[in-house]
Amino acid sequence: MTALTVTLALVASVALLLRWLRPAWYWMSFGVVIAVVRILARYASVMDACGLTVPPSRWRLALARMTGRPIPESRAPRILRLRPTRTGLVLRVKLRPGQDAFDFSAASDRLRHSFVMRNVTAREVRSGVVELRMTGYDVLKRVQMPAAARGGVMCVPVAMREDGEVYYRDYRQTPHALNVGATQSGKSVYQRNLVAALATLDVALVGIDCKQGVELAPLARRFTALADNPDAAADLLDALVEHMEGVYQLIRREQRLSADLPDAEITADIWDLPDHLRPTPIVLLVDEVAELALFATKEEEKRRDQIITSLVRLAQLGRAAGIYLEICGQRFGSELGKGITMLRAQLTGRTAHRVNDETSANMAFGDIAPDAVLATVQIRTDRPGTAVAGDSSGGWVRIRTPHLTLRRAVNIANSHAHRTPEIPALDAFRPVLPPLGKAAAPSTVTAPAIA
Ligand SMILES: Nc1ncnc2c1ncn2[C@@H]1O[C@H](COP(=O)(O)OP(=O)(O)OP(=O)(O)O)[C@@H](O)[C@H]1O
Repeated sequence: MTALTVTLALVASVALLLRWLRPAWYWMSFGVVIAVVRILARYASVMDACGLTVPPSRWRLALARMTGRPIPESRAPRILRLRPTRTGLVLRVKLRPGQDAFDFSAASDRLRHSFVMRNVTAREVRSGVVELRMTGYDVLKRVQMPAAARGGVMCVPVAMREDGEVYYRDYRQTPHALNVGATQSGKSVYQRNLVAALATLDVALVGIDCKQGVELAPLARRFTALADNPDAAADLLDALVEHMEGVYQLIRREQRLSADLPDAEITADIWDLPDHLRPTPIVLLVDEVAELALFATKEEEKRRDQIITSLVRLAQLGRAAGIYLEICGQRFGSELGKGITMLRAQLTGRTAHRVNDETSANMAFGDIAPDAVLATVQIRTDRPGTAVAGDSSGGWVRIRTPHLTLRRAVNIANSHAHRTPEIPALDAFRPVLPPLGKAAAPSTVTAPAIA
């Protein structure tokens, strides 16, 4: 008896310690079992308390009266599946007549604390079936991406969503994006995660980093072109626009060839071109965009207009030519001058890290997802890397990137340096690379000399 008590006390202490220090391990070992038992035991009463039951139908009532049986109780939606995941549980239920997915979304907060889960989100997966995704612990506290997180063609995993899913940046679905946030909010780490993920794909990375290249230059071995000051940026953008026009001519030529063949597909963008003709897709990363929009002299104003015009053209026409924009800055509003709101309208992917005021949050979401504005101003200062991500569909989600150090990002970029494609139109902007040193680095990876 004493041995059993000691064992139970030991197990309970281990569980408590794990819960405190390693919530993910706690969830996988103890939490998932406790949560499944709790949900199954409380299901009917919680659904009733949350107003998610329906009264018995008339014929069941009539049958009960006729046979003298007790009046049937209200019925909860039928459980179709309860599946444990790495971070929580997925509960699928079949709706009763008269219910809809919105009832469950509206009750998600009540469900969260009734089932003692960290977060609950609801969505309709098919007509009459709702999926409740629940997380068992705060998955954004210490972000660990699942090893199995794999993207696809121009689709890369960058962060963890608050519902425990991986957040992907899908360039073919949302070609251009804006990433805003106050200083020290985690924008550069977000961009670093993007570069590290994109480095593994057959894609050309082009960077504009007017902070003298401090963010992107260390990753230069994986960059096809880099500009670290506004003059170089203006020329690089001109060259990109010229490259884009060349790709359009190629698409046009292919269209003419296929137009006379009745069964041939008509090429609409680079993804319709045959593999051997398809130009390498390009992701243009712009760090601290305000540096490109500021001017003090007439000459600088001319350069600024030239830069913004090129960015607007790339944002308007780049998608079909396989050119995708990723623009990052502390603020991105009309105070940056003419053309900015026009450019912003083309950047339909939005990510907002912590901001200092509601106006900045409005710059990210005011025009596409007003609900996300409040979520953005509520981001805590002690959680750098947390952001709200949304798109033009009006949906949004809280995300947090893994804390990828510059050292690790450089190692990843270097180990994929052989994938860096050459694009003739951008030859003049190829980064000048220092010779590889014998700096301390993992055996398979060579570190650049960071000046
Ligand atoms: N996902 C994360 N997890 C933990 N710490 C993070 C995360 N993202 C950023 N940080 C930390 O927050 C700090 C600021 O990050 P970062 O440099 O990315 O911010 P920033 O918005 O680019 O700032 P600035 O505009 O001043 O360059 C850094 O110390 C970084 O290590």
